[in-house]
Amino acid sequence: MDAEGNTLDKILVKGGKRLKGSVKVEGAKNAVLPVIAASLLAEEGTSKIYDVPSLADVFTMKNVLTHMNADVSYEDGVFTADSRGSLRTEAPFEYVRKMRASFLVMGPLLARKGRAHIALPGGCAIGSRPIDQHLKGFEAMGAQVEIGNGYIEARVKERLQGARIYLDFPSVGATENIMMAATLAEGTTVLENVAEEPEIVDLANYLNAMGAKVRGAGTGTIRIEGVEKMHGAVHSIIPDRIEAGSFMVAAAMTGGDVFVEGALHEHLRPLVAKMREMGVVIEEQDNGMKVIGPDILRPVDIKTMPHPGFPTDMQAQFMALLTQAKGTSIITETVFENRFMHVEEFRRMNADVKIEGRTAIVTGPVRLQGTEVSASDLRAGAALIIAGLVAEGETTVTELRHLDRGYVDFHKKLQSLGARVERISVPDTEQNEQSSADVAVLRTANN
Ligand SMILES: CC(=O)N[C@H]1[C@@H](OP(=O)(O)OP(=O)(O)OC[C@H]2O[C@@H](n3ccc(=O)[nH]c3=O)[C@H](O)[C@@H]2O)O[C@H](CO)[C@@H](O)[C@@H]1O
Ligand SMILES: C=C(OP(=O)(O)O)C(=O)O
Repeated sequence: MDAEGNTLDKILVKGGKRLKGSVKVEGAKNAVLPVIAASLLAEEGTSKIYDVPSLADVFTMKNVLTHMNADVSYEDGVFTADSRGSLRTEAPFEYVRKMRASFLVMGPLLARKGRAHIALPGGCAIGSRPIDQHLKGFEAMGAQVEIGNGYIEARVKERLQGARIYLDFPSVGATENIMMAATLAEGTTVLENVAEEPEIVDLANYLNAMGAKVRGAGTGTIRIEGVEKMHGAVHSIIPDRIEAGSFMVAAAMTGGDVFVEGALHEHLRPLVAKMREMGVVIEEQDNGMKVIGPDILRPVDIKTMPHPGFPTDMQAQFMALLTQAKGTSIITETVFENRFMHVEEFRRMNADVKIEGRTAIVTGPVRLQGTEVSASDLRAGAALIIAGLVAEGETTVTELRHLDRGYVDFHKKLQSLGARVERISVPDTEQNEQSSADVAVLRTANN
């Protein structure tokens, strides 16, 4: 892997094994990233965050905080952050480009330092992903926001002011960023039409442990009474519902019998409901769910929606499952404008999927065929590996830098369930040679 997280590694999957056994999920990527950003709000004490997964995104967030002069460390799943020193207020493009969640430092910096200079996040493989709702919130709280030369400069004269803010769409990132900014604002902020994802609740719990006064997280309205100061706190991250869901789909897909430890029913209701409609047996147990795949899967329609609707981050993996259902299923993607990049790759594996605007029509069951496929984004990577579990022959999945952002040892966990999956690691020296060769080819082509 190079400094950018790029890797020439590949995952090879030989299909045909039923998954069996037990697998444990990590702390949630989408909870830990805002929590680490929030640690910048502490003027006193240190924070100790447990159950932090060893993901590329966590290392990127760690680098962002180090760049800001926070004293951070990460070892054995525990992230420690000391933000008492004088903080820098800039986040350059090199971080934001790698991971959009770097933009979540804007709220804490504005609240604590009255200034933030952050690179504009670009679009990505799943859509254009604007940040207008974040900025609308900061402006309503009295910040002056200017955009120029690819950066956002936000300043507030003295202190942010509590405000009533209605989001046009329940954006997860905007809810988190504005909620963090409001913790140190003067007066009360009422945030309406906010995201209700479990990760929002986790962030609010951490903020409250730091001395904030946040009420209503997990509902459509959040009230934040501003406080003068916040301090470090101890917090454990919730289990990753998307990683859990990915293993649940893999189990169902292979007709397997798998206990997914850390799969919480209250976080996974839409997925569980849809899998049960398909005929999958799901038993709730203490601290996890057991998933038993049936011989015949029934087709279902899904529509991705903000929580508690069906999560867009499970759409690609669920599409893999639907290729094995008997009949026609319809997937409507309402959250992101361009989240069907995996479809072409599924088709290369012989899947029968047609796209009509924001809808994908999946007809099954088909015998998937192994071939070389490339992951366009994080969940596409997981979905293609899962598809490989039932494909005839060998599937090779490339562009693993996306997968590494969100899954810890995905191939090893699948191996432990009996799957024939291996990761071919390309040594760093060869990666460098390969990149130099690519540059040489490019230069020749350009000359
Ligand atoms: C790190 C993290 O937690 N990532 C998750 C988070 O991303 P993220 O926080 O970026 O997602 P949002 O909920 O903000 O985005 C949802 C939709 O709202 C739009 N939008 C968002 C903000 C804004 O200011 N204006 C605007 O139009 C986006 O373009 C998108 O179409 O929630 C998504 C939706 O559940 C998940 O897929 C991501 O895995
Ligand atoms: C889209 C995702 O993440 P991010 O917002 O970090 O790109 C995801 O986790 O599927």
